[in-house]
Amino acid sequence: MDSSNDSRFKVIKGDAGYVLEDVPHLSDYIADISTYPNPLQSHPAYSVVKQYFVNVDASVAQTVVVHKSSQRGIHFRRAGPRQRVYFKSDEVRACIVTCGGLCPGVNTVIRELVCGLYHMYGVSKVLGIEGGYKGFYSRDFIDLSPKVVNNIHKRGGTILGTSRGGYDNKKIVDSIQDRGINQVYIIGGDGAQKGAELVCEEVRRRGLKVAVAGIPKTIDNDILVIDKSFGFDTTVEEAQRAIKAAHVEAESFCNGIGVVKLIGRHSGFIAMYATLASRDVDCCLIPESPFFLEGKGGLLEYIKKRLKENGHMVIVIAEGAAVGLIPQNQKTRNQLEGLESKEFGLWISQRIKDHFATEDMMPINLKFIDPTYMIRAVPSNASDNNYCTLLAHSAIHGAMAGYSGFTVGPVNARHAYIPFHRVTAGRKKVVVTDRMWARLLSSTNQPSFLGSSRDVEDKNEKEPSTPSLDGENYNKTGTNGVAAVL
Ligand SMILES: Nc1ncnc2c1ncn2[C@@H]1O[C@H](COP(=O)(O)OP(=O)(O)O)[C@@H](O)[C@H]1O
Ligand SMILES: O=P(O)(O)OC[C@H]1O[C@](O)(COP(=O)(O)O)[C@@H](O)[C@@H]1O
Ligand SMILES: [Mg+2]
Repeated sequence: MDSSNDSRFKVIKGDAGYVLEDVPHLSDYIADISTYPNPLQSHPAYSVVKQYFVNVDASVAQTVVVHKSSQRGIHFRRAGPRQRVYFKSDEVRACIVTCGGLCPGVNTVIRELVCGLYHMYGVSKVLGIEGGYKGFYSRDFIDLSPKVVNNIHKRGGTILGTSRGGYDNKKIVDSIQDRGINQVYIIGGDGAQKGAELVCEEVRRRGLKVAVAGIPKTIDNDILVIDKSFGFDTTVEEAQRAIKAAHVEAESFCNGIGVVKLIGRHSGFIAMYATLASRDVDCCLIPESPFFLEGKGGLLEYIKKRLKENGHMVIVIAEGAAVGLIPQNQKTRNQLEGLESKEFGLWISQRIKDHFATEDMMPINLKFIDPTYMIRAVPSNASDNNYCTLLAHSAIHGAMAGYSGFTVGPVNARHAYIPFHRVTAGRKKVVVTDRMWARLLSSTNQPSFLGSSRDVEDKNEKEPSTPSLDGENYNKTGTNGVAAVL
């Protein structure tokens, strides 16, 4: 990494291999910028908390599993309130935009940003951008106050609306500049965070005093570096309802098969965690884990065996699981060509039906359930609500402290300010040579399909980054996702 010329890379090195991957700050390009005492010092609630302020030098280690001779490694600046802030409360004009797909908890983050700015820092000018990035230049902004957002966490979706596509950097920054906005909060996934980085660069090029903060959002939990994305717990919980329904249906009919398609175009975290939590699932297919249908050791053989043993079964299929399917004949190859990932669950269900009707000559009762949009539309649960509060507060503290160009999120359970480029460098993937996937295999009793873990490693080594959620074996460097099963 070259830190010399590129303003995005602020790398500070210390003793024993300590590396701080810092985030940009307004003072990097605005000379003699004024600072003020943090109003939280006299806040009736926060001022009673001892050591409420975060030491400016505090950082969070990316790797917490270390050995005697380990170097200290990569760190990120710890999130939280600073003694000095770079904005006076009445000077702040903040705005919030939501981008990308829906996810439980987006409204909660909006609420907590508005209320946090108001109640912690006395900021009353908060504007909502409607319909995603393009709302910056195609729509009027709306006023957001604690009263307006008071109940929105009880609703799914986003009160601001969202969109995929539609991004014009110049028009966005023109709009920010024309309206005198000086804090921008961007709630969105990898696409939105890439856009946020470009907004930040343009703001800096124009020398504007504007803090840009990203709040990472993806229902799939595939954002790099952070422990977990908000809404993931709610999603896994909600997915249980579909799995339960599939199980009830399957159990009630002779040779019943319940197939549940779960969200996850590129990563199988939702499918894996929902499967593990439910304990009713006999097979879970995800994009990261190769599998095949026909012949010895294939899915069809496993289904037959399971039906003979148990009379019914439940299969969970992540939306993107098609990339894991190794076609064994030209017919399958042809059928897969041009098939949208969204259609794969239905395709494989039909394939199973055809197989048992024409080849194994065994009557089956297959029910296909796709709860995607029902899951995405629910409000966040209690634990996600609390998580959303922490994310929003961390983002507010960072912007007030003058940091600009960061994504916020927990790294080993401590909230940190992470440079945009670190979270947009790739996608987090399930590591199928990790203990969590081994737990899944053991819980479902499904075949590992390729038999030897060596084959799986060979396939996975081609992936750019595959850290898992499993704390014991969590490689978040994004350089090599293959972690050994210890
Ligand atoms: N590389 C990029 N640079 C700038 N903007 C982007 C980039 N990728 C996506 N965006 C914008 O970010 C917004 C959300 O992107 P999308 O990929 O749909 O969702 P998500 O943010 O959840 O990944 C869209 O307005 C899109 O135009
Ligand atoms: O139907 P849409 O809006 O394209 O969204 C579907 C996709 O969005 C996702 O939920 C992920 O979107 P985000 O990363 O924006 O949350 C995928 O898993 C899913 O395939
Ligand atoms: Mg995306």
